[in-house]
Amino acid sequence: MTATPRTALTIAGSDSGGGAGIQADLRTFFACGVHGLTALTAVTVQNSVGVSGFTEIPPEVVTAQIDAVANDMGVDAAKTGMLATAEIISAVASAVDAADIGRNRRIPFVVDPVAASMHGDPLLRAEALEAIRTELLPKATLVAPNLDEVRLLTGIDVRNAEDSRKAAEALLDFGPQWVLVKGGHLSGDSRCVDLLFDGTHIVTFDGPRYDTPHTHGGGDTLASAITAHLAKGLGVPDAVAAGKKFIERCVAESYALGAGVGPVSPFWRLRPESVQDRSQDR
Ligand SMILES: Nc1ncnc2c1ncn2[C@@H]1O[C@H](COP(=O)(O)OP(=O)(O)O)[C@@H](O)[C@H]1O
Ligand SMILES: Cc1ncc(COP(=O)(O)O)c(N)n1
Repeated sequence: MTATPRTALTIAGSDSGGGAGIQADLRTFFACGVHGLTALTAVTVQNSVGVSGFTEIPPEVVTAQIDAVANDMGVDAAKTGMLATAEIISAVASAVDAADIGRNRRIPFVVDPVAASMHGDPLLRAEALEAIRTELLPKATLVAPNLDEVRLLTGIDVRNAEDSRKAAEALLDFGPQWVLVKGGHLSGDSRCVDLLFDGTHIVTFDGPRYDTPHTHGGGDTLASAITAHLAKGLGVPDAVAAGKKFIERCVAESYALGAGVGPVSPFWRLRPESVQDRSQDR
């Protein structure tokens, strides 16, 4: 009999351009060797230049998706991405409790507090931010905001490593077990430094900054790679280390697609000859 892989659940939105959201999560889970389960929260109309709109999935359907896979297949780790509305956030908070997902529970839970796309288009209704703070962050094993999300959640404008540490402390006050402050948006820095903190242990993940505009889906890919490694039984610092290694290769090999921002690539895990270069087509 073939081995059954561990499972990871993503609770997130669809990106029609395939670069971010549930599409990025599923291919990252696959590349990291876990079976991906999905609870879709919203359908975005999106391409490389922006998000022109989205439709939410009814909250009870989000709950039903989580219940269905948790009860039958079992979840070894879970993550959230785009949640769109306060009603969906409340539904997710109850459903993860029921499935024994969350900090101080059996199954690790990564919260990526997605608020906007990298083009600046909103993916979360403004009034839903408070629901992320009060209903989701207390349940998170790990919350992994980028610097824009840090500013929205805490009001802190991170400009250097000292600010990152202060922001991590402020985020811990909302109740997550660990905070990962991602440094990708500190564009003046020649390194890409992410800071992990649980109130006692600080770990910095210092990597090269690749000179590319094509980083669409980077945050989703990092959070999914971390979730996959948590599903495989790693502790949070080791899972983040594995996730950071994974995303570095994905950014290093990101590609242009469409007129705007191209996606980070997990194709580096495939043999080069299995991917044909589309730019040679015309
Ligand atoms: N140009 C880059 N080169 C290397 N790593 C990057 C680059 N941009 C972002 N990263 C890494 O990708 C991950 C996502 O970062 P970030 O851009 O901060 O979040 P988001 O994609 O959610 O906006 C982080 O681990 C960050 O260090
Ligand atoms: C459905 C969905 N989820 C998440 C993102 C964030 O990704 P990015 O910051 O790379 O635009 C997105 N654009 N779309």
